[in-house]
Amino acid sequence: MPSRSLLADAFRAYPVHVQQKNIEFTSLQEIPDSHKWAQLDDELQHPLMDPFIAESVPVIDLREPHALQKIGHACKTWGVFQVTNHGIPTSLLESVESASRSLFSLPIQQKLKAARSPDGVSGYGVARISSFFSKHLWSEGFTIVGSPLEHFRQLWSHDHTKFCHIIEEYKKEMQKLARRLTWLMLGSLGITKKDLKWSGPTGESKKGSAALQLNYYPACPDPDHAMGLAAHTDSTLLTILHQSNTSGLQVLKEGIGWVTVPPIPGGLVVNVGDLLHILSNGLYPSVLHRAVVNRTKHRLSIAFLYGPPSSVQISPLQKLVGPHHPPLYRPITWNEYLGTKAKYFNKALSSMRICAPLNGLVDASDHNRVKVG
Ligand SMILES: C=C1C[C@]23C[C@@]1(O)CC[C@H]2[C@@]12CCC[C@@](C)(C(=O)O1)[C@H]2[C@@H]3C(=O)O
Ligand SMILES: O=C(O)CCC(=O)C(=O)O
Ligand SMILES: [Fe+2]
Repeated sequence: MPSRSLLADAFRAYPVHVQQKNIEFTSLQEIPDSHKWAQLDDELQHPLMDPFIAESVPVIDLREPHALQKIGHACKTWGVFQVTNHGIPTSLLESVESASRSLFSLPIQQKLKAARSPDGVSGYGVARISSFFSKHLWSEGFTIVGSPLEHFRQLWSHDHTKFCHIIEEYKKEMQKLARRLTWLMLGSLGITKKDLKWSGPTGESKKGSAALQLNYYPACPDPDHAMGLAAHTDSTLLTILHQSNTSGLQVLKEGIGWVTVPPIPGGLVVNVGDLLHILSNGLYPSVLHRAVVNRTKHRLSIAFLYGPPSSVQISPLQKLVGPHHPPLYRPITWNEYLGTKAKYFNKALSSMRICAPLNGLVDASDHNRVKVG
């Protein structure tokens, strides 16, 4: 049995029975009907390729003096930014990328030995959100909550320990960075540690929970009709994403459309998740994003999905509510929220609302105008 964590219990009530198509993507000359999506709405190309388009996701050097203010502005206006000088060693990023590459290049029958069970959270399989779509995603995933040991033993009977060490080291470093970024993001709203009841200094029980999601997007003969990862918001406080040097991540920017987040050497993408959206009472909206695929190049991404201790109640922060700013969302734990997401997907955040927003805007993921599928 993989080691247990409270997060691992989140989906017991909502098992996912996706009819997984265990295909070897690389052998296909054209995409099968089961994977053929309607033409993707590419409203915006790579921002660096068009000199007339000035809008691009902010890049923030964590060592610069105004990093806090820049982070606040990015969270409010984009819900996503890239960070440089974040302190994660390049060698560790390279090791985790190479370990992920080794994992996904195993034969399908081997990978299936570590398949995620329908009501489980860890293991190999398609992203949970696939169950909401009639077409299959052009990707494979591997989710790690708690120790990867048991699953890795199934994948590599002899040399699993070296892969476990890399993952454990990566999780440890990411946990530190995620805590630091959480405080920068909350700090930019004027929130301090004493405003957050569950944020003890370093005690085990006060540590945030997390999941690591390895994503692999094989090269695709018809990328305009395939979807790597369909549009979604993350059910987290924040997510830190390392993408390999192939682009594919796109974020939805109000008034513009889909904007590509180009990989920058050594940069990490940070996006606001639904729980920070709730905590900030909608001041920092979670960002709708997706991954598109490439005709000639495969792509890897590694997402560190960070949240509070899984059974702590999250609700709009006291400091941010008042007579003119009523709390917009009801309290919920991360575990409960994951269950709600498993049931309602992109309507989960709206289902938490206790009050209509004063500005009349809907939650980003609940856009009727946006085709998410
Ligand atoms: C903590 C989690 C967030 C996540 C579900 C999970 O239990 C582990 C995998 C995460 C992920 C990664 C890919 C996109 C996503 C929507 C999905 O299907 O699995 C997210 C989930 C989420 O943020 O809701
Ligand atoms: O691969 C990407 O760029 C996006 C991955 C992602 O959104 C996720 O894992 O939640
Ligand atoms: Fe995501």
